[in-house]
Amino acid sequence: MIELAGLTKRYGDRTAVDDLTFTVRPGIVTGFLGPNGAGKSTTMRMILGLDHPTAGRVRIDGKRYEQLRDPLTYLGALLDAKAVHGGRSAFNHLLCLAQSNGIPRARVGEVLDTVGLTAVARKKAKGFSLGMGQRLGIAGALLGDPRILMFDEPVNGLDPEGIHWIRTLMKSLAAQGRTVFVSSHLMSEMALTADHLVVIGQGRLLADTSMAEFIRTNSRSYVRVRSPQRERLLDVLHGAGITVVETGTGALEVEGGKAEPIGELAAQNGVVLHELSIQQASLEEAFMQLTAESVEYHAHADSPPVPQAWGAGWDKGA
Ligand SMILES: Nc1ncnc2c1ncn2[C@@H]1O[C@H](COP(=O)(O)OP(=O)(O)OP(=O)(O)O)[C@@H](O)[C@H]1O
Repeated sequence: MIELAGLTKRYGDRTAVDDLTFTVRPGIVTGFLGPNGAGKSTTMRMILGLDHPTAGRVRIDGKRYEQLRDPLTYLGALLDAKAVHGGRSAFNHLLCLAQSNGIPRARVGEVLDTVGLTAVARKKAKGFSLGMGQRLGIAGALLGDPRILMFDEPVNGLDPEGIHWIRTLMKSLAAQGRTVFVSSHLMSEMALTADHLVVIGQGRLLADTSMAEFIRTNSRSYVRVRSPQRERLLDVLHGAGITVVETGTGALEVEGGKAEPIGELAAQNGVVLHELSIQQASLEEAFMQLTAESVEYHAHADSPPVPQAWGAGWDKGA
């Protein structure tokens, strides 16, 4: 179990992590979600004792990281897959970690096998692809057979097979009763992996909820209706006591409703329909709404992706 209480980190006048209090429990995958710059990596670094909190505290099974004897056997982490000596082979990299943590040499072969790197165990890490580097980082996290595992954006840059593999691995680690804490900035990824969700924005806690509860409260379903007789349809629906949301696109939206009664009402009143479909608002939309206030770098929909002057220059050149 990982417990954070009032955890805060300031760099000068910038607050990277702001009074975070939550618990990461065993037996489930806990997703740690937030937009870029939200403070996920800083929080994870403080859990590992790599950064010192300005205020608050972190406990790992009741202890500070520095108090853990042979810490890799308590908590295994993948923070930065590139943090490997490129001149060392995968085997030697893991052997160094094992020897400095009192872990038997035989374990190196086991974890290489688990992550599928046995065939390249003697190859130098600098020749590894992004995916192989991630697998090596995960092998390092698994080396001490720890009860707690922490992964910072483990699927970044991986192909679909690699993503599927990591997802399955995290779930099986949790099913073995371990504590699994994984960060991401993708809601869609978390929806497939995590049982519990901690969402932060600008260092602050925005949600601490089960995934099921998040889906239940945020996956709004509605019926979208389009008709060339829009005004007539609005009258019919209002007349039947149905609440309708008018969208800017000309479509009408009926909250949480069923499609059938709307279709029947339209038919009874001779209204032509061009669309009658059930829609589900995506979890990604819910996440974006939740974090909208706290996104550090916004791209504005109403401004072009490049300054006007550049585009003008290209036009002239064409
Ligand atoms: N050593 C540092 N010195 C100054 N500011 C820092 C330092 N480390 C992080 N920050 C700032 O703290 C904030 C949180 O950064 P952090 O890397 O923890 O976010 P993150 O959620 O992991 O983001 P990302 O998804 O982009 O990795 C950012 O605004 C960042 O610029």
